[in-house]
Amino acid sequence: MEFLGKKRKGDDVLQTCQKGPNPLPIILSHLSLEDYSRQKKKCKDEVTVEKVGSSNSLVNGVVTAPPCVCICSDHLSRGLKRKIGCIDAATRLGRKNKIEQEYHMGATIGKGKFGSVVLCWSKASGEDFACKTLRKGEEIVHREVEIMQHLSGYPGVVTLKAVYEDPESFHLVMELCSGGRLLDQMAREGRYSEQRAAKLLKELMLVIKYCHDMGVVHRDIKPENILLTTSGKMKLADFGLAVRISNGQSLTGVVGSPAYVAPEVLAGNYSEKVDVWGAGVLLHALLVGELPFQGDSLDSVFEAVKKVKLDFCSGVWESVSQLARDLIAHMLTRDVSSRLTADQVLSHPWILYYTEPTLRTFTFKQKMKTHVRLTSSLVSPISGVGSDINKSVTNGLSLSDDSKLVFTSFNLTKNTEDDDSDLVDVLAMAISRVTISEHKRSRHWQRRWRRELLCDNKVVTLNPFLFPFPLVDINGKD
Ligand SMILES: Nc1ncnc2c1ncn2[C@@H]1O[C@H](COP(=O)(O)OP(=O)(O)OP(=O)(O)O)[C@@H](O)[C@H]1O
Repeated sequence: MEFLGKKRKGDDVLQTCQKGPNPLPIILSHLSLEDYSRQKKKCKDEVTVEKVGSSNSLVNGVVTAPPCVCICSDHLSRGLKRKIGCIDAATRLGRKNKIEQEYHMGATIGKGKFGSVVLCWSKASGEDFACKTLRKGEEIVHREVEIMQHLSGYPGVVTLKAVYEDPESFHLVMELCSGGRLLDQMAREGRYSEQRAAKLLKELMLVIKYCHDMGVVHRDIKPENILLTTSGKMKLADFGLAVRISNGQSLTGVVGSPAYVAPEVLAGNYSEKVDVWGAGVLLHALLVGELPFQGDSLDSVFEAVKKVKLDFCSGVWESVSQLARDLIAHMLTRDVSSRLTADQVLSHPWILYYTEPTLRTFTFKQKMKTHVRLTSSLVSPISGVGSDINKSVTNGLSLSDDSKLVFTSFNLTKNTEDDDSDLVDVLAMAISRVTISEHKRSRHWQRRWRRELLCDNKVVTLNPFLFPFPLVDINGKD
């Protein structure tokens, strides 16, 4: 297993992680689709695929995705040539001096395409940082620096502390993410519980939404590029393939990492929704421990990305809630117009259920244990997720005359003692069905009204600031 501080480049092959209690077959590292072309120096506006020698491509005898691919073309980069001069005052300060004057440089903690990442610490404060040195020369390097500076400051993005420049290189002093890569954590720990996966996905989608709001598409969402702090917070890193996008603009450069690349990227015309696809691939890996699109060659992975119909009905998916399956299905739909936006993912009932503190304080579960048994018919094929769940929810939860959310009755067949997945479906869908107009809701926020839901005859007070999805006006007044 690879951890922070160990070299990983050159391991751009498919591997199966078999350590830990829950072996997690997953690609440990991929060459980005641009890697090969960088090696070749010239980018051409056509797809080029090159296979790495098979003996180097297999680890532990299992192949889960293509070893290497090169696709390169990024017309946009031409228009995005931004020099280091645009770095703002805060990060430009350090450029007056040499980095060595202000930082002690330590051991190498990672290798990237254009340089290495080393541990460093401030001579003034003693604080630890990571310093990424990018060799000058390629436009993409300038763009990475510029985009990092543009996004830095948001909690989910690795903070750029300072940028130094010498004739050969840029030195990016960044906050140190001592928790290593998410990929390594996944490999160590195996499948994630739904709650853990939802929390992580929410963090990720908040960052992705932030990037999109800032006019940036990351284009390389994958667990290798998600770093963790010591406290376990995630930080999106590696903006080497990120690009600026304006409203309604289409991107055409075919870049990304094979197992995570969206089908429309391969078709050469796409938008920021490719990041939602990448996050959907990650969510799939978190919940079931394997990547959705696999193959023993690059071509077969691309074929899978373009054509494989995901089956959420059987096997390991039976232990996953319908809502989680529904969310993944809507993140991994090839119909880009019906693929959820980052914002929509964040307001999906599955995310809300697991990540809204107020909901978690509900006494729902205890009450449900004594009063509710869900029918096994709730666990139905994904194709029926909407109708089946809605029907069950309608049977079990409803708005009473005075608009309170009330539990009525359920069929009593299944105990949910150890497995929340059915309960999640029912509660989350019920909550998502309670609606209130945007206008009314905003007035509610302003007045800081407290809301109440009646749950199995128990009134639960909700803090509206912790409960951002539609609430019913239970008092029947504005
Ligand atoms: N801020 C940081 N804190 C701690 N470790 C880091 C930090 N930034 C990068 N690293 C480590 O260095 C490795 C390489 O980082 P870098 O961003 O250059 O990788 P990369 O860009 O993903 O490589 P490539 O561009 O070739 O895919 C990361 O995988 C990570 O282990």
